[in-house]
Amino acid sequence: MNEDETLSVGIADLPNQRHKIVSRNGAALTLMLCGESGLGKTTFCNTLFSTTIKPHMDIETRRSKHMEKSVEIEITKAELEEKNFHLRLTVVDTPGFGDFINNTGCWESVVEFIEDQHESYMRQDQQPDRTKIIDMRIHACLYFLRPVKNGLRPMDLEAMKRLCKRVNLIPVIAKSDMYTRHDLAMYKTRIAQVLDYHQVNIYKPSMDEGDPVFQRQIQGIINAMPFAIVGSEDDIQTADGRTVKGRKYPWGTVEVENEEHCDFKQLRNLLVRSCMLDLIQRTEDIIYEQYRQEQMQVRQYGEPKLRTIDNSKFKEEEENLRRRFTEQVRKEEARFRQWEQRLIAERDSLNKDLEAQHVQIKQLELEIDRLKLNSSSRKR
Ligand SMILES: Nc1nc2c(ncn2[C@@H]2O[C@H](COP(=O)(O)OP(=O)(O)OP(=O)(O)O)[C@@H](O)[C@H]2O)c(=O)[nH]1
Repeated sequence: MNEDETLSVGIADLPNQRHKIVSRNGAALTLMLCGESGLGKTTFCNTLFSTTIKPHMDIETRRSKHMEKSVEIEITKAELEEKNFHLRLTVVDTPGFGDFINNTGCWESVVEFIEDQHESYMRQDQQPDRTKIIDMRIHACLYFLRPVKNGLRPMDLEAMKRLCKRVNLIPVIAKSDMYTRHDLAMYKTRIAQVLDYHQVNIYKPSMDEGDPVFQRQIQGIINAMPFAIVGSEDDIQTADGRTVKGRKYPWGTVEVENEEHCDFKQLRNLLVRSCMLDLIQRTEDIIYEQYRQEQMQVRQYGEPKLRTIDNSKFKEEEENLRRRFTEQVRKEEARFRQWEQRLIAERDSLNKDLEAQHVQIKQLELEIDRLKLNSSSRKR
């Protein structure tokens, strides 16, 4: 056996073996889209996979969802195939997230949903038959941001603080074609600073591969964070006659896949090319494992999950109910007191009547006695 043959069946071939296994089996990726309504989540998702994964919500449904004032979880599944690679994609949308005047705690149902998926996997993993496990653990959460002067809205910061503990969090600046180059650069720096200062642990791809080309790719992805993205499902003509996905304005065109215009390509590389397996592996090895260990420390085997999240929306509702109940009790007590006083007054007046009648009877009895006395003295 020569040296080349030794290498081709040895450790050096392991990445190829892994590549073959993954190519044969395909992959299952679950993406979550988080962010307020109208930031282009649906458009981005459809642009990313070059097909209509999610239909757009019609105006009527959007309006009625606004009235419900709650965060929903909407799941879309799709099977994609490219160059014999089979991808089972699940997209989890969160309509209603951050859409209200008071958004306190709107992240709680989202965090709870993510935890429930870890919980469900953990329970299935503890069963004797593990061949039919349904795994809905979220591999990446794309958090759509509308930047403000100081970087981030407090609600977004609070939400991301919680989410980053349970999922690979990827913040993105939505509709970045709406900002000037200068503003966008400033927002990127500020957002990165705020996240760093508040120790929001966003997803960073692993660099530990020996391949320098791969390392350069990963470095490019890291440098582009937080990604400024543009989404479009429409084909447009550029000035030089190319047909590309983009957005047309009176002042020019924005090309989705042009790295000079936005970071769409870097984000796509991360999600579906260079880092998809890293996202899946990190979810399994680090995030799920941490959840499992935390639960094992506070629960006995088979015990139900402790509800650690106190949903502030429910708390508010509970508080309102309690207030309404106290008010009702107060009103009823006042009514009973009035009623009691009326009864007492009636009793007193009846007693007075009784007393008067009693006096009258006494007087009549005296009168009778007097008359009897008179008649007997007259007889004598
Ligand atoms: N300027 C600009 N507009 C965009 C971009 N992406 C989407 N839009 C537009 O923004 C509007 C809302 O986009 P959607 O993709 O429906 O937004 P969404 O976040 O899914 O909204 P909901 O369905 O309400 O949750 C549409 O008119 C899109 O064409 C973008 O990158 N730049």
